[in-house]
Amino acid sequence: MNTTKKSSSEKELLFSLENEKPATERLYGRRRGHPLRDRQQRLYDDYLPRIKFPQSALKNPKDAFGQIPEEVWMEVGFGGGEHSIARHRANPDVGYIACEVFENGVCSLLSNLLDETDDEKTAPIPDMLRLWNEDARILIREFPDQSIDKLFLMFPDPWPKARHSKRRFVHPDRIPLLHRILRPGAHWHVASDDPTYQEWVLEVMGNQSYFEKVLETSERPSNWPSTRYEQKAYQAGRQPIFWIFKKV
Ligand SMILES: C[S@@+](CC[C@H](N)C(=O)[O-])C[C@H]1O[C@@H](n2cnc3c(N)ncnc32)[C@H](O)[C@@H]1O
Repeated sequence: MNTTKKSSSEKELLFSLENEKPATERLYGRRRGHPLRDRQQRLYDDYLPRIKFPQSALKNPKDAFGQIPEEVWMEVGFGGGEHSIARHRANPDVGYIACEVFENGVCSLLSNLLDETDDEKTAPIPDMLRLWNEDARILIREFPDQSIDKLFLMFPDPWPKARHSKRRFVHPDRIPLLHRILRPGAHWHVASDDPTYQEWVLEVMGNQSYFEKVLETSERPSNWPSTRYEQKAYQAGRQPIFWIFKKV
């Protein structure tokens, strides 16, 4: 079964953006891991399209939700979705856009929303959570100015080799784009356990004036949900760093 069916307008958007991509905008990570099991496939085919962030809301992300949210928050690369689900459940008035390209990760998050016995075609979808199973940078380029109230980047792929630095999400070219979509004073949460990436974050963020650092700590703030990669870091003996950057 084709798990990446797309409408023709979606293909057009992705294609037109693909052709314009500079090196920092190409997607390098894996989109697929183990073949999807039957339930995962049903979640992907039948539930995902119902909860997917709609292209009709690209110019006003608040339109994506079942109710008009007070704020819109966005997470890039949610992995298994632990952080997205915890944030969404703790903040019922916030519209949460959770982005992840890895199909197995998308299914992990979806499987947390439904009971095994629920029918993927008819089970209700949460009003205030939407998934984007494409490159998050498409949304970042399309969203209007100041339309996002908080951004999360938890344990991004580190791409530790210097020659791969253009693949890193934190990149000098991306900072003005993030600044544009965030509202003034918005917080951007970043965490990384990779020493090269940690140095890189400090270097990139130290050489720009779009954001100011308001937090840097090796202890996860108690109101930040943990993630799978954070746990993997501790098991491997790596010390994460957690930052908040505030849009100036
Ligand atoms: C190292 S994992 C961390 C996952 C999760 N945040 C955690 O802490 O457990 C990084 C994730 O980001 C996803 N990712 C990388 N670039 C992305 C992009 N441009 N848009 C959406 N997801 C992306 C990858 O597929 C991968 O699952």
